Amino acid sequence: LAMAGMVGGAAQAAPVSAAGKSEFVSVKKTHFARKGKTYYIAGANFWYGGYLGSPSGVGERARLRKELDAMKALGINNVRVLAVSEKTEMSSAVRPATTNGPGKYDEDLLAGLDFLVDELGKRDMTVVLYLNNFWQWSGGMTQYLNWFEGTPALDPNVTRDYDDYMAKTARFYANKDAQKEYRGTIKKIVQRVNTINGKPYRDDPVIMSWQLANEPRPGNGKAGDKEKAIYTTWIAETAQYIHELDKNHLVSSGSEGLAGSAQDAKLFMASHSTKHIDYLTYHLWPKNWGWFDSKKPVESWDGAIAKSRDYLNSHIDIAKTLGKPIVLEEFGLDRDGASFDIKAGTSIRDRFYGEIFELVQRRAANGDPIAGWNFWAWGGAGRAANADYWWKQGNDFMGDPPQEEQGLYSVFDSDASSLALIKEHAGKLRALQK
Ligand SMILES: O=C1NC[C@H](CO)[C@@H](O)[C@@H]1O
Repeated sequence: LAMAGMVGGAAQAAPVSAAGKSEFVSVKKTHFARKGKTYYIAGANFWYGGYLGSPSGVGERARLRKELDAMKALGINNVRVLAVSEKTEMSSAVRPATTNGPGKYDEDLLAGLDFLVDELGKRDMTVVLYLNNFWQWSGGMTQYLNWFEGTPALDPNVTRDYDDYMAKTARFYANKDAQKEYRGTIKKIVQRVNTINGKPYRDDPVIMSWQLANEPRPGNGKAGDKEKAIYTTWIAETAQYIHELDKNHLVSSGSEGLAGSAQDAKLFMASHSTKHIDYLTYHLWPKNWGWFDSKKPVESWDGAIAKSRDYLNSHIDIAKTLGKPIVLEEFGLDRDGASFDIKAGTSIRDRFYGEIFELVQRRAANGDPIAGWNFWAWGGAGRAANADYWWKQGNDFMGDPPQEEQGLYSVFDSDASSLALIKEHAGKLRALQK
């Protein structure tokens, strides 16, 4: 049996297709393989997919099915989803949370994840599940420190001091109590049995990869050797722990690349050369990183796209050096005029998406280790509810988590030109699968 694995003595037979090729996404040198073919990711970020699947409360199962059908129709084959959130007092975090306190889980929200995974299986789609967050919008590492250090969970949207936030949040990696709780949660999710279809997650090829966290960083831009060493050890040991629990699935870090590695290429390479990390990830945020000024698009476009191309290409070259696939699993740009209004145009964003898609397609067609993309993020039928565009509990979920204006980076079901572009390029990537 392909991919047979032993966990706790019981043989875990990996499901195989009639052709005897593993259903699980695997890594073959610098490419993904699935069902006997190379596999490219034409994906969407859909952080709230599990929330929509919940049987009660925030759940909207009819909407979830509609969103997945819409994505499938565009040729989207993968979604990247938040699997775990922590209840927190930080104002710009999602409510409710899958974890209400150490070891206290919201079974309804976790059943939402079950429903999402089952619905994805019906559509032959795969999912990357991230198990923590460096940022505040789902509680994340800062909330663990509030639980186990007793330090206040300070929302950087309130303090406006992201440098201080990042330096403090990185204390998570070396906090033994926080790590014990985090590993307990990892075990709870990885060894979960789907309450909708009875399948153990470990044996479900719908799951493509477990991801340590969303955008884990070693600290802020001034992180020193000690922080970098702690971060590197944390990635390797946590990834190894997940592989010990689950012999079938890939493990990735959720890193942004150099932007999430204190701009230190050596750190990005050293922290991802461990055999326990199966593929590399990176993210591209020209506006967030100050490369693009959406209020001065003409003046800032050339510089932004040049830096973006360099960022895209240099990380593919790092992947070549490390001999692993790499996925551009987040990228985005705001609407024309830096508007959050769904009626605002998306001409600049469409041009940016087109540049990304074409560069990735070119390098992938050339056999380089770029394995696809996930745009940030699927807004679908979600609509902003408030004049100030900020999210309040009970409002629609959409691509923008609660720490950002609702409409900032979301691709809505009414953004016809963006959806057409996504469909065109998803098809081109799919054509490479042989
Ligand atoms: O993971 C992330 N990366 C960038 C997104 C847009 O700013 C942000 O919402 C999210 O925290």
